Amino acid sequence: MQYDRKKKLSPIIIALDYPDPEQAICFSKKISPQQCQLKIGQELFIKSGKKGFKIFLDLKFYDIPNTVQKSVYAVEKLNIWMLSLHISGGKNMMLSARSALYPYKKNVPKIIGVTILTSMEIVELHRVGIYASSVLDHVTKLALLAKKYKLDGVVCSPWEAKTIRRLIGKNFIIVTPGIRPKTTQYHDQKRVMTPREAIRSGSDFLVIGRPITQSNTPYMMLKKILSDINS
Ligand SMILES: O=C(O)c1cc(=O)[nH]c(=O)n1[C@@H]1O[C@H](COP(=O)(O)O)[C@@H](O)[C@H]1O
Repeated sequence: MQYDRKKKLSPIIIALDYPDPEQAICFSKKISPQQCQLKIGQELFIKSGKKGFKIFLDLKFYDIPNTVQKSVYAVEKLNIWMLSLHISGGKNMMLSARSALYPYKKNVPKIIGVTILTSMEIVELHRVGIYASSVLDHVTKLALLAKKYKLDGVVCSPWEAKTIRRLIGKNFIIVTPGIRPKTTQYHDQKRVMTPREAIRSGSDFLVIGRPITQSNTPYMMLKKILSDINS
């Protein structure tokens, strides 16, 4: 783990992918900001920050530079910790997102670029017209662009974390979904690793949704994951 050692943030980001805000609020009341950060996606855009959690607002911006700039400027006011956009939106979109934060000096949200979704494999990339030689190759290219155009880090699968860390170094946040503890289902995820392996591969933060939120004992599952990582 490279990011924010001093602040001692938990490496876990729980994806609060509940359709019902009440369920999300109920769940968040039983866990603590010392255990994890929370990711709020398109399904559930609520302000859980009030309870003291750092919020990763995962709206994956992908639009023309002017629109993304205005969106980033608007969400900055929500006091979030991290936000996401698609690196494939291009150079000017990434620079515009960064420029929206120039007026702010303190507690500026981290801008994280999505590379290739963890649900995709090489055949799917080819199907959508991206003829890369491998997923790793394409993810790496996107990560280098993210660094060049002033993003704070990337979302990628844990399979690519080691290579990105080696190429880009410590000062770059690597967030990895596609996390599956042993014996849990993969669902729609393809490029997966266990929490322990993902941390050892260089991930700073693991985004974990269903293995925790759909477990019969979500709080026990979160505790077990944290203890496996730290053992
Ligand atoms: O940007 C993301 O957070 C994301 C990127 C990606 O490549 N893969 C991915 O699964 N995610 C998100 O990470 C979470 C993973 O959830 P689970 O598969 O339930 O653990 C979901 O909220 C996804 O939207």
